[in-house]
Amino acid sequence: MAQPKRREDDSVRIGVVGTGIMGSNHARVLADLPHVTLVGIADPDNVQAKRITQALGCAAVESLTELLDLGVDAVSIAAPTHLHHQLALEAIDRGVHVLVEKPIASTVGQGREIVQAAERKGVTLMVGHVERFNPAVQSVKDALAGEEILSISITRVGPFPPRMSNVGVVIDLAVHDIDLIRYFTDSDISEVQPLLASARAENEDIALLQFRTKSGVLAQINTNWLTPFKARTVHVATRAKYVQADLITRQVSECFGFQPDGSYSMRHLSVGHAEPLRAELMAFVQAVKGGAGTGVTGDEGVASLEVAIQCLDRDSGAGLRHKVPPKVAAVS
Ligand SMILES: NC(=O)C1=CN([C@@H]2O[C@H](COP(=O)(O)OP(=O)(O)OC[C@H]3O[C@@H](n4cnc5c(N)ncnc54)[C@H](OP(=O)(O)O)[C@@H]3O)[C@@H](O)[C@H]2O)C=CC1
Ligand SMILES: O=C1CO[C@H](CO)[C@@H](O)[C@@H]1O
Repeated sequence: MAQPKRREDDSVRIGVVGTGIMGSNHARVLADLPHVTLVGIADPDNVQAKRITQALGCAAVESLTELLDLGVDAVSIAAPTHLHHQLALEAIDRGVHVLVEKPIASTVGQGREIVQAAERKGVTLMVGHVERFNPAVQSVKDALAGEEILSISITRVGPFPPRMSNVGVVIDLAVHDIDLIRYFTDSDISEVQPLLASARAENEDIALLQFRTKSGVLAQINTNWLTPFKARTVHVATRAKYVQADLITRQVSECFGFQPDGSYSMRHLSVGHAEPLRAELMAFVQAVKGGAGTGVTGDEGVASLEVAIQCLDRDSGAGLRHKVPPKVAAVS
C-alpha cells in the first residue's frame, strides 16, 4: 500500500467527493500535486472509494460530512450533477473552498444559491469546465486574439454513457460548449434556438443548438449520444481567418490570406501538452492559497447553465416524438 502523503507546511488539505469516472481522476491528480495533501475521498460506494484510497494512501469515508470532519481546507465535488447543490452548500457552510464539477448545479436557482453562499462565507468557488484548460482550446483562444469573430461551430458527440441518469446531452455535454462560446467571444449569449430529440435515452440525446451572442456572433452546437465514437471539434470563422481544432487529438490549424481566386494559406498552430485536469486543479489550489484564479467562476458556471436550461425550456418538445415506441407484446 502507498504511504500517506505527508502534509507540507504550506499544503492545502483537499478531499474529493465522488469516486466515479471524474472523481477518480481528481483524486489521482490531487495526490500528485505539489503543495496539496489529499486527505480523503467520500463516496457511499465504500468498495470503490477504498480501492482508490488504498492506492493513493488517504482516508475512505462514506459521506461529505465525514470528510469535512477530517479537517479539509477545500473539496473537489465530482458526485452526480443533481447532488452538486446540496454537497456544495454543506461544504461552504463549513467554510471550505469548493471546486464543483460542471454543470454547477441542476437548476439556475440552485447555482445562484451556491454562488451567494460562497460569497457570504468568503470561500473560493470554481466550476470544473475543464475544457478551458485544454491546450487546444488555449491555442484557439490565442489565434482569435484581436480577430473579429463571425461564427463558431462546435461538435461534441459520442456513445451514450450507461451510468448517466437525471441529465440529457444539453446539461451534460452542450454546457461545455456554451462555456467555450462565451469564452471565445468574451460575450454572453442573447438568442437561443434549440432543436432536441430523445431517440434512445430517457432525456434528450440529440441536440442541435443555435445561438447569437450579445456581440453578434452566430454559433451552433451539434451534440448527441448516438455517435459510436467520440468527436469534439471547433471551427471558428473570423473576418480574416478560419481556425479549426480537434479537442481530442489537439490538432489546431488556421487558414488565412484569402485571395479573390479562392486560394489561401494554412498553418498548424502549436499546442501545449499539459493535462487539462491537472492545470485546472493547480489553478484551484492557487486560488485557494489566495493567488489570482484562472478557473471558471461560479457566476460563469451559472451563466452557462442558464443558457443550457433556456435550450430545454424553448424546445418545442416535438423532438420527443422520435422516441423509440415501446415494444408491443405479441398477441397469442
Ligand atoms: N469536466 C468533465 O469533463 C467531466 C465532468 N463530469 C462531471 O462530474 C460529475 C460526476 O460524473 P461522473 O464521474 O461521470 O459520474 P459517476 O456516476 O461515474 O460517479 C459519481 C460518483 O459519485 C458517487 N456519489 C453518489 N452520491 C454521492 C454522495 N452523496 N457523496 C459522495 N459521492 C457520491 C457515486 O456513487 P454511487 O455510484 O454509489 O451512486 C459515484 O461513485 C458530474 O457532475 C459530471 O457532469 C463527468 C465527466 C467529465
Ligand atoms: O465531457 C464529458 C464526457 O462525457 C461525460 C458523460 O457524458 C460528461 O459528463 C462529461 O462532461
